[in-house]
Parts: sequence; C-alpha cells; structure tokens
Amino acid sequence: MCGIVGFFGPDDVVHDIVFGLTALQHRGQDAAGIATFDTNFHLRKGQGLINDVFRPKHVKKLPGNIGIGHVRYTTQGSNETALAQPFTSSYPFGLAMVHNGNVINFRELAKRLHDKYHVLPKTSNDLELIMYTFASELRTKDLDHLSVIDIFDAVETTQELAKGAYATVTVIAGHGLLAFNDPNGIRPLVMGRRDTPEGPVYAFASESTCFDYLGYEFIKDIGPGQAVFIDQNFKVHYKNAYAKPKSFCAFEYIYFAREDSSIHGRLVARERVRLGKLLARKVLAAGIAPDMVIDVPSSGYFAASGLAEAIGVPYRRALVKNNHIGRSFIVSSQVGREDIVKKKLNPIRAFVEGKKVAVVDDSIVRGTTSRRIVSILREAGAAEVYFISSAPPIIAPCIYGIDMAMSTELIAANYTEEEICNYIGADKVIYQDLSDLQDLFSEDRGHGGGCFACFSGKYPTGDVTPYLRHIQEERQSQRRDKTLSVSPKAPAPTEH
Ligand SMILES: O=P(O)(O)OC[C@H]1O[C@H](OP(=O)(O)OP(=O)(O)O)[C@H](O)[C@@H]1O
Ligand SMILES: NC(=O)CC[C@H](N)C(=O)O
Ligand SMILES: [Mg+2]
Repeated sequence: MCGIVGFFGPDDVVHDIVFGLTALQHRGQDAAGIATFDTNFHLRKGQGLINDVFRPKHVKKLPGNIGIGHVRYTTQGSNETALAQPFTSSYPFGLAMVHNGNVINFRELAKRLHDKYHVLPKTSNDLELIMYTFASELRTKDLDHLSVIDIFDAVETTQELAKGAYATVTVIAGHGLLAFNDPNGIRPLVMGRRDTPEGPVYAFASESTCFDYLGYEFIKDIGPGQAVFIDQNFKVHYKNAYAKPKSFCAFEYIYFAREDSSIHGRLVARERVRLGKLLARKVLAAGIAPDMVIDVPSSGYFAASGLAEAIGVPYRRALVKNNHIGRSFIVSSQVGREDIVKKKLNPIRAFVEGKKVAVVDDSIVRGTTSRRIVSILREAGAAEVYFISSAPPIIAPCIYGIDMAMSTELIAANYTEEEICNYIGADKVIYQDLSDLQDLFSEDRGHGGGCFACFSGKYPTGDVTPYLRHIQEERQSQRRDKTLSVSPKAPAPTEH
C-alpha cells in the first residue's frame, strides 16, 4: 500500500519528509526513498525501514526546499533497491515521482511508451510507466513557456491512459510540486499547509496523521481525478473540483490507514468502532455468550472496543503485542509472515484462562494470524474462542496497491466459513456482512461509495482479467507465495 509524501517551502524540507514517512511506516516496510531538489536532484533509497535507510549523515546530503518521499510495500516487481521509489527522469526539466497504488494496464502502457516515444523504463516498477507517460506528454508542450494548463493537460492524458490506482506526488524541477490521483481516487492523498515567517510550506501525504506530527493544517483530500500544482511563487492551482470518492478503498478504513488519520471526512478510528458495533447483531444471533471481547493488536482494537460496548461485555487487551515487531500482512513471503506472527503476540493467561473469549481482528486474509491467535489462546487456557472479523470475507484479489493479487492465497476465496473455522481451530468464526460495510460508506451515509473489490469481486476499473493473468504469470516466475500454505480441512495445530 505504500506511503507517499511531498513538501515544498522556503527552506530545506528533508526533515519534514523523514518525519512524515516515519508516520507512514505502517504503509510499507520493504524500502524507503527520498528525493530533494535545490539546483540538482539528491536521491537516496534503500531496503528496510525509514530508520534503517536514513541516518543523520544521509539526511545532511539531501538539501533542497522541495522534495518527495516513499515507504514501499511492493506490489509490482521485486522488492530490491533498484525498484524502490522515488524514480527520477532527466527530461523534461528533471522529474522525481512517487506513487501509491498499482497500474493494471502495465504492458499496454509500456508498449505505447516504446512505440510512440521510444522510452524504455529501467525497471518493472509501474511507477516508471506513470512518470514516463506524464513526462512524454509534458515534453510535447512549449517547454520554454510551460504553463499550469500544460501541466494539467499532461496529467489529464496520463489519467486517461494509466488504468488502476495511483496517488502520486511529483517534483517538476524549477517549476513546482504536483499531486494527482487516479480517476477513481482509490488511494488516499491529502494536502496540508504550514505557515512560517519565511512563507508557507505546502505538503501532500498519504494520510493526515503526518500533518498532526508536523504542525501542518489539513487543507483537503485529493479526490478522484483531481490534481493540485504548487508553482514557484507558492500559488496553488487546482485541476477539477473535489468530488466525493465513489471507489475509495474500504480496506484503508478497516486495516491499512492509521486510526488517527481522517480520510474523506471520516476519522478511521471512529469507522472501526462503528464496524465493531455493526457486528453485534451477528454475534448475538450466533447464540454465543462471550465473557469478554479482546482485540488482535494492533489493528483490531477499535472494532473490538466497539463490539464490547454494543453487546455489554468487558473489553480486555488480553493479547500483548511486541512493539518492536511490525506488520506481518505486508511482508512479501509466507515464511516471513509466519515468523512475525509467532514473535508478535502473547496472551495474558490470567485474563483468558477458563473464559469464553470473543477475539476481534480487522480481517482474515491468508489465515496466518487467526490460526496462530486461536492456538495461543487455547494454550493459555481459553475455554471457548470465537474469532470475529470486522471485514467481510476477502474473496477476490486486490490489484490496486495491496499485495494480495492471487486468489489462491486468500483463504475465504477457497474455503467455506466452516472450513476456515476448523482450520484456525475456533469454536465460531463470524464475519462482517458486506452489505453493512457498503452501507457505512454509501452516498446515503454521506460518503460517496467505496472500492469493495476484494470482498465482492467487482472492480471499479472495469475488466481486470488480463491484469490478473499478468500478475499470476509474474508471481509464478518469481515463485512468490501463490498458494495457501494450508489446507483448512487440516485440524488446528496443537503446537505453537
Ligand atoms: O489473515 P492474515 O493473512 O494473517 O492477515 C490478516 C492479519 O494481518 C494484519 O495484521 P498485521 O500483523 O499486518 O498488522 P497490525 O499489527 O496492524 O494488525 C491484519 O490486522 C490481520 O491481523
Ligand atoms: N503498495 C504500493 O502502493 C506499491 C506502489 C508500486 N506499485 C510499487 O510496487 O512500488
Ligand atoms: Mg493485525
């Protein structure tokens, strides 16, 4: 799902970039990169977390009052350093770009760039296709007299040609900072501003939480098809008025985004509490009577507290998370995910022994976390374990920036709820109803609609079968996890 930031102000911006990326670390753990510009581009990118890649000695070598940054969760190509973002192009002007999302007409765009503009991207990262498509359109303009209209025209063409999800920020050397979203606005992108004695600093970021830390005022979400350009005089130009999102990724509210972020007017934490409360009907109808509701740290907390409140049962944090362990789901190998899940959570025996426990997580994707949780709760003496997902069953691949592109790795795409219950070893599995989730983000509720593709199999960008075939071939050639390493018919594990 990647995290992106961009800053443009009167002074060096690298410290705000590092700080902003640190607030977005949960969006990508594979790699990190920063590009700043003064009279030249200064670029550093590497594998690992922000603190791994950027030490003080590196920050000093990133001068410039305009710059962008990226934390990567790989969805296209391998996660080696060469494919980390940002990417730069020397022509026209000098460009540096980052994006969050996934281009799904990869081959078509690459062919057009080659045939029409004789451009050969350096890697298989789809960001290059967006950047070179934009660059190729820009270079057809009168570069001696580049106007904002020219820039927005190049954006418009890029948005027509590139299919999929892409929230982007671009430095156009000597001209300014540009942000634009794909026509569906599937990924989050927000704009902020901080006033200083020397003048305003403008910022773009995947999530508003970046601004909280840095003292920026939230200005707006960048909606579907929208673009914003900050010129050299710090004048702000908008392409397309803001429109409510019709296909914003619902999984951002459920799991991906940070709880303290607000997206399209909705505080993520509050939406998660609502999702927890919505589950009460099914929990009560299931005839289970939990003694307590616990969460799976860290993304399950708000839904668990919402459910506990709705059914009048105590909430307890009975699973303790090792705070030095990051996210498991966004690790690119099953072995890596299982290793993290093993190290990450420990039950408090004194709370769960002899108790009937409703454990709430935001989602069950591959089943890695849930199977482990049930096993360690049983080991800690829980009498009954009911596993509750605040997301509906994930039955179809995500191809818009969350790396679950193969239905063979999605447990609910391959097995019934009963088989899943058996595999994870729970006494009951309860999922959110898709209709309840869709209602929460419907136009009637003032949101505008969302992308529910991974829950419904209906994709907002039209026919995606060619892309699904492409990504299947790519994964098979990379021999990355393509099938579940489980058979839910197998009994739950006793060892752990
Ligand atoms: O069924 P699975 O394939 O295990 O995927 C689902 C789990 O992965 C995520 O947790 P993660 O560890 O990524 O992050 P968190 O600490 O934010 O919960 C999510 O919150 C679920 O717990
Ligand atoms: N998760 C993402 O947004 C990934 C962005 C881009 N597809 C990459 O692989 O770098
Ligand atoms: Mg989790």
